[in-house]
Amino acid sequence: MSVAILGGGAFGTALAVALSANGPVTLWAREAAPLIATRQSPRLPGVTLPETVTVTGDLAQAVSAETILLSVPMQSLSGLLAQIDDPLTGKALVACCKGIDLATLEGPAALIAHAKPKATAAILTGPSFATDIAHGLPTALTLACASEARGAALQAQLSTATLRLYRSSDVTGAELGGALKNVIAIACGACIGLGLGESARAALMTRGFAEMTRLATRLGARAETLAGLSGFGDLALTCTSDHSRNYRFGRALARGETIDPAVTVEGARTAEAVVALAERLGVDMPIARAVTAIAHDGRPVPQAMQDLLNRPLKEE
Ligand SMILES: NC(=O)C1=CN([C@@H]2O[C@H](COP(=O)(O)OP(=O)(O)OC[C@H]3O[C@@H](n4cnc5c(N)ncnc54)[C@H](O)[C@@H]3O)[C@@H](O)[C@H]2O)C=CC1
Ligand SMILES: O=C(CO)COP(=O)(O)O
Repeated sequence: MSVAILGGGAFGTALAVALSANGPVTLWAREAAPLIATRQSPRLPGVTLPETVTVTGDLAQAVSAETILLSVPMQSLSGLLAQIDDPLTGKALVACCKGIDLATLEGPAALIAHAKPKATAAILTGPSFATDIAHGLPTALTLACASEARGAALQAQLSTATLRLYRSSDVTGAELGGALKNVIAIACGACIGLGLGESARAALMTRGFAEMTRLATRLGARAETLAGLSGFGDLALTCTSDHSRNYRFGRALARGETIDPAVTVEGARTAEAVVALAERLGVDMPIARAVTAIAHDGRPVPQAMQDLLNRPLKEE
């Protein structure tokens, strides 16, 4: 089965390198010319694409593959799907983006189902920095697909000697775990940036996990999915690592540092979407509210952290 990856940023490039171990891979990028010329993405410096990766700027050619990985930022996913004229009948569309679409408050699987109803949607998510995958370091991810048979086929196709995929049929749980952990990672970065300490960060991670589980299960996810790679696993990685852009964003906000708007920070928009979704569903998401306040409403970080501490005492 042929594989194409749409999106020539850090993650698309890393996946192309890793999956080329299994056979030829097509990598489509919006700005393909420099990638074709240098075989390197500026988003993933120092990683050169192997010869078995064909880089193209021709979207129609790329989507002729049977399995198509979607590796663009979440807020670009619906636009990218709209650009593809082909109904992609029978193909597997594997979303690798982590977030919630702000316009529709939907995750990637629903966007795919609306745009390409004759395709099968799947999610590839879990704790993994692009640089680790590209350098062949061991990584374990969740491959979620509502169809057990299709999920098993994708699991086999997309696993490599160093990229170990676990299968799940809980698409909602897998995609929400990946989306929501980015919001909590911003809060953890802010906590460390303010100098509040590692104990406070552990508290934020734990209460953040409760918040993630509350919203996800309300939307039909299984709690055990949130406890797996796509939820707890990715939360642990992203909330504690300087490699995380979401964590660094929160830390920079707290320190009053300049923010580079070109860097992909999925949790910022996702926090807004989460707050809107939580209000609609009547689910309490105080950490997501705090992140929206500091990222979009100009609330000073110390006050937003104080708001969290000032909430009424409650049972765990
Ligand atoms: N970088 C990482 O370590 C990981 C990233 N992810 C997820 O992968 C997704 C993509 O992230 P990265 O590759 O890291 O971001 P990135 O910022 O490195 O690259 C994003 C790429 O998407 C392209 N792009 C943006 N809008 C587009 C559009 N409308 N059409 C075509 N191309 C478009 C940009 O030109 C850029 O090349 C995100 O949802 C992220 O959460 C998931 C796991 C790990
Ligand atoms: O999703 C990731 C790790 O699993 C990457 O995190 P950042 O987007 O915060 O860099």
